[in-house]
Amino acid sequence: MKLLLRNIKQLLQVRDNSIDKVSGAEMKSLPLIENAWLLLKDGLITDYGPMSNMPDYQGFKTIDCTGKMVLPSWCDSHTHLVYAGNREQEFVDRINGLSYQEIAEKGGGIVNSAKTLQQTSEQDLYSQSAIRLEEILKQGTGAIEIKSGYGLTTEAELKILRVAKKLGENYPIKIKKTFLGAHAIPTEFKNNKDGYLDLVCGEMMQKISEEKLADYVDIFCEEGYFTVADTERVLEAGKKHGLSPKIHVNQFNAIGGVAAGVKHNALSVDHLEILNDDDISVLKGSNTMPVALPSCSYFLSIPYTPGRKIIDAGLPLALATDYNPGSTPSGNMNFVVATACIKIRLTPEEAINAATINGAYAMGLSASHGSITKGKVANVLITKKIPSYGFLPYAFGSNNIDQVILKGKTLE
Ligand SMILES: N=CN[C@@H](CCC(=O)O)C(=O)O
Ligand SMILES: [Zn+2]
Repeated sequence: MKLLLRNIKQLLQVRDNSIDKVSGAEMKSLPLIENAWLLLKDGLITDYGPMSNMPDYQGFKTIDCTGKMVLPSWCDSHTHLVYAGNREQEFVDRINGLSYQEIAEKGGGIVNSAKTLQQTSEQDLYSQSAIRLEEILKQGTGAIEIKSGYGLTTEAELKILRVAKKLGENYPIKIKKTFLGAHAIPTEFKNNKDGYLDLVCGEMMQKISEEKLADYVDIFCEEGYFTVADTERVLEAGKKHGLSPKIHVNQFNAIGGVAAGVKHNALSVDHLEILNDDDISVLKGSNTMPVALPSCSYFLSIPYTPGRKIIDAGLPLALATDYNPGSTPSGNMNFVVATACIKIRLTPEEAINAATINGAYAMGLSASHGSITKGKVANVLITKKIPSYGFLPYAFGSNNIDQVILKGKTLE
């Protein structure tokens, strides 16, 4: 299967030499080729260049991209896409004055979603999640991480990860899976958090590693959920089961979770809405990717991750959706990129780097995704006719995507 894209107004995020991530001031640069062509063969990016140098390709299926931009598909490194039901009542409760924490204390929040999911069959959970996945494919996401964490029993946590695995087998998107058993303390363990962590680090991890259902381990390190000591315990247990850490930290309070993540060589530390100077210092010199989730800040009306400060400190930054029923019922990476520009003050170049190559890094996928590089997976977006790539975040409410190509095939 060969596909030739020609007359591309600008081919964006072209990296001749594969890089794993971009940091600090480098994030301001988005390498591109004007008036370009791109050849996709057998699901991979095979070659590209300016139209003036295009070889005389014959007999290939061709897409004319006059006036349109082409860029790598979005890499969404933080989602909880496999969940059951929704929580719009809590949304209304918040409008009427209750806080996210007050709702959780009243039995809403994560444990509410877990109750629903436990009563949902695997088939039904698959169908509900597939609808969301199909929507985000059309919105240009080509690689995604999906977490468990809305099960909170061994059976239900396994159910989520099996559904995530099946979605990866049935759709042309790369899915990385994360075990987030330590997402909340289930009602049955209300006064026995350690007992629940015994289950998470024991039976749950055992079964997950036997069935090879996860790549990463995660925990919600936050006041009222899990402490830094709990976090260290879960990350150490995960390591024994071959799961590297990617963790939820500093969403509402800075309690030292970032340092714990770095100490355990976490691939990413996510949320970071409340970030102090010590957290920034500890990230310097580490391999840990800070991940901002601006749609979550938007939806909950909480502070935005200080991404500007993170990048200005010379660090990398990735952007992801956090797609979940409680804090972010949206998996739209276009909105994330726009909101990062509008609210976090990232430039379009920084936001596109954060949502492609750095997102790929935060899933351990930068060797295969996140840039236009020979040999990488042929996952690209073709925009509508737009005046410049800055128009993508600028026209934040419009659908600027014309076509999506995943694994070298046009999405129908
Ligand atoms: N903060 C923890 N977990 C999810 C939201 C959970 C929920 O409210 O259902 C998040 O990443 O925002
Ligand atoms: Zn999350």
